[in-house]
Parts: sequence; structure tokens; C-alpha cells
Amino acid sequence: TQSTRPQRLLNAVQKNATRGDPRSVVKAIDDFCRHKEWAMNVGDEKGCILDSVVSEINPAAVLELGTYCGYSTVRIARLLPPHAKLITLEFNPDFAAIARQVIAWAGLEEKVQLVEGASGDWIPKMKEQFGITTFDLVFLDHWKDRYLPDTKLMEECGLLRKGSVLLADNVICPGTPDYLEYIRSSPRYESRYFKSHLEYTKVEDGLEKSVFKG
Ligand SMILES: O=C(NC/C=C/[C@H]1O[C@@H](n2cnc(C(F)(F)F)c2)[C@H](O)[C@@H]1O)c1cc([N+](=O)[O-])cc(O)c1O
Ligand SMILES: [Mg+2]
Repeated sequence: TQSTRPQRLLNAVQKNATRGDPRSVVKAIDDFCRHKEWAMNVGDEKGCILDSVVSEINPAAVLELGTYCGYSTVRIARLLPPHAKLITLEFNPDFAAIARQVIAWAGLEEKVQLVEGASGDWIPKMKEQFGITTFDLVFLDHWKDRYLPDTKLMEECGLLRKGSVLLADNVICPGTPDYLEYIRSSPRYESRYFKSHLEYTKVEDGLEKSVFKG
């Protein structure tokens, strides 16, 4: 049977990274995607911007929308203080199965809760299911047409507090025009664009960091 790209990415991690060493897992995936097969991880260039935002916030509660193979999950979780929690949502069970193994290889299972399903189903249940009051950081990297509806849903469900940070990948490529329009024109957010490049390419892309004003 043919292997899938996520399976080949996991194989590269298990072959080239050291168990329990998140940095080596991140490097193994970046090397694989740069030299073997491109994959839609946030990547090393935008990943450094992600790292700086995570380190600045030092969040206790993080939500990631779009786990895929777990690359940004590992990038974020490796920087979290003890007892901090990262909940990552993944819709595709095959991707989730790969991501669980990548997260385990990095030795970060304790800090990560991978939840399978749709954002529309899970966002309203975050408080009751996981004892979350509000998220300090949300990383949006899932289907680009879901960024806006899910942001509105998080607002409605009271999951954002004054100072909560939304960090959105791909606001240029593939692009999230309705989300950008909303977040940049809303008086309830202070937004800033971090110009970068689409992972492993020279194409422009960037991250939009938006602070909720409550
Ligand atoms: O399409 C892109 N990303 C879509 C990413 C989608 C990923 O998010 C999951 N998801 C869907 N709903 C949920 C929720 F919320 F329910 F959990 C999670 C999907 O199953 C998939 O693994 C993309 C494309 C390019 N590109 O260059 O084409 C570059 C990138 O960085 C990208 O992120
Ligand atoms: Mg992305």
C-alpha cells in the first residue's frame, strides 16, 4: 500500500530526530519539507515569529486550530511553562494519528491535548470539557474559510479575555481575506502583520497577530 506524505514525514522524524528532543523533531520536519517533500507546516521562518509570540505571552492556555502533523504543536508546546496546556484541534483522523506520534516522539504528550473533530462542534464545549475559562493564545492554521466564523464563535463562547492573542497563519498565501478585513477593522482588536514567506519558499506570506480588547 502507498504511504502518505504525513506517514513519510513521521518516518523522517523517527529516523532523524532524537526521542524527547523537540528541537530535533522540528529540525527533522523542516529538513524533510525543504529537501524532500513540501508540506503545509508553518515552517522555520514563520516558526521563529510564532516562537517569539509564544515566549512573549508565556501562555497557560493555548488553542491551536489545525494540528496537521503536529509541527507547530511541538514548536509551541516546547516553549510552554510546566502545567500550561495546549489544546490542538484536528478534523482528519489520519492526520491526527500521525500528529500524536510526532508529539510523542518529542516527549510533549503531557502538555498537549489533541482533540479530533470539527471546530464548530468543539469550540462551544471547551469550557465544560477541558475546564478552560479563556485562552491566552489561539494559533489559527486550519481551513482558511474557517478563521472568521471560528473567531466569532470563540467571542460568542466567551473564550477570549482582554489581552487574548490570536495569531493567524497564511493571511497572504493562501490568504484569509474575510478574516483580515474583519480583524483589522474591528475596534475590539489591535492587529499587526508580521511579513514573512510561505513555508520553505520565497513566496510572500505572513502572520497576523491580533490582541482582543475585551
Ligand atoms: O490549506 C492550508 N491549511 C489548511 C489546514 C488544514 C488542517 O486543519 C485541519 N482542521 C480542519 N478543521 C480543524 C478544526 F478546526 F476543526 F480543528 C482542523 C485539517 O484537517 C487539516 O489538517 C495551508 C495551505 C498552504 N499552501 O501553501 O497551500 C500553506 C499553509 O501554511 C496552510 O496552512
Ligand atoms: Mg498554515
